[in-house]
Amino acid sequence: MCLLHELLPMDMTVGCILLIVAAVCAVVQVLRFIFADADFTLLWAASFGLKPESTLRGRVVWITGASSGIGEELAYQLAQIGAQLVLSARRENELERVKRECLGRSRLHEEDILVLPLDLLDRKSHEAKTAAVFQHFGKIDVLINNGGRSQRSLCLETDVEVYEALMELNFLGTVSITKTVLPYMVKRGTGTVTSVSSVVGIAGAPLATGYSASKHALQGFFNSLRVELAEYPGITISTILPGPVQSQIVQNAFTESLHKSVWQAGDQQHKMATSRCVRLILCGLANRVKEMWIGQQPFLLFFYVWQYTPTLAWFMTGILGKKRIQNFKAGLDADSAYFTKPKAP
Ligand SMILES: NC(=O)c1ccc[n+]([C@@H]2O[C@H](COP(=O)([O-])OP(=O)(O)OC[C@H]3O[C@@H](n4cnc5c(N)ncnc54)[C@H](O)[C@@H]3O)[C@@H](O)[C@H]2O)c1
Repeated sequence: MCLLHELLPMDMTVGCILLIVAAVCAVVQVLRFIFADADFTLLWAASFGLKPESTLRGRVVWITGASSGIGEELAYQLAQIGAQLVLSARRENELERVKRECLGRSRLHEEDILVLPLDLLDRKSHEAKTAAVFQHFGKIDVLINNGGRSQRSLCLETDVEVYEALMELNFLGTVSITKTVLPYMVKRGTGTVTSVSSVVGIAGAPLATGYSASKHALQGFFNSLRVELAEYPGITISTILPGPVQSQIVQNAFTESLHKSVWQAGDQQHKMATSRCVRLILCGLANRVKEMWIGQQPFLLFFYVWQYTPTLAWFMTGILGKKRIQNFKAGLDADSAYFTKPKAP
């Protein structure tokens, strides 16, 4: 009896310690997820889901915008996994460079990678380009609509032709390629069309009124298409919403007039590593995740705020947006200058 009395508090102490450890572990996990660099579903897929190495090996993947940035890195990681590739962008020499690098980093053979120069703006050519892929590989398993351009200009100073060009490229170019590939996928009853949208496809950003609008258009198009294709369970329509990622996007951005380029891109080091972004994309593809939010903190957290507490988001946008415009007008890098003090050019 005496022994029992002594044991009982002991049991309770052990129980309490175990409970505290479990609670701390749970809090750590929750914080890990909150401060992680992707939405919960994608993180779950990346941690516990199917691996891209098992689901994408041997698949035919067509990447647009494969000559730099996210598209180029997609090519490298997919080559290492063993996917067969179609590399498209406008500059053939750049695509050949990416192909050589893919071959050097993987066990793929020359015929496993098709270099297919393509201008997203030349919509009349898209049928023939799609036919060329079928002629080479006989099928397309995954289409990655990645090609696109951003914008760095204030609406009041921007020619309407720039808005037209952004919609032609980011929206209509993507819709056009998708429409040429989709009938084949529907006929086969299987396939994936994934499109690199952006977090500004659901939120807004100063200096990117046209870019944001073109990505909003993509979101609307693909979210509606997904439902239209519900009777084809083998077809996956997914959108990828990255925050800032290291690439050539700022150098290549539209400005206030069509023929003027961005004069200074600024340091991109504060942005998410391209390799991490692409790994998450591939995990999402492997697990058929329909919408992938990818971004470093505090960007991702800001977009959660945008989604769930718009009033607070508008308050924050007022502060951050003003800073972005001030930086831009002062000739500083608009992005990095949120959190750092960039040197004046
Ligand atoms: N990097 C980021 O911070 C970021 C964030 C969100 C979304 N995105 C999106 O990711 C995608 C890839 O951009 P990135 O960041 O790698 O930039 P990037 O400029 O490095 O790459 C863009 C690619 O698109 C191609 N492209 C441009 N115009 C084209 C045309 N007319 N026809 C065919 N190809 C064309 C380019 O040649 C290049 O290969 C884009 O859709 C972009 O909007 C990028």
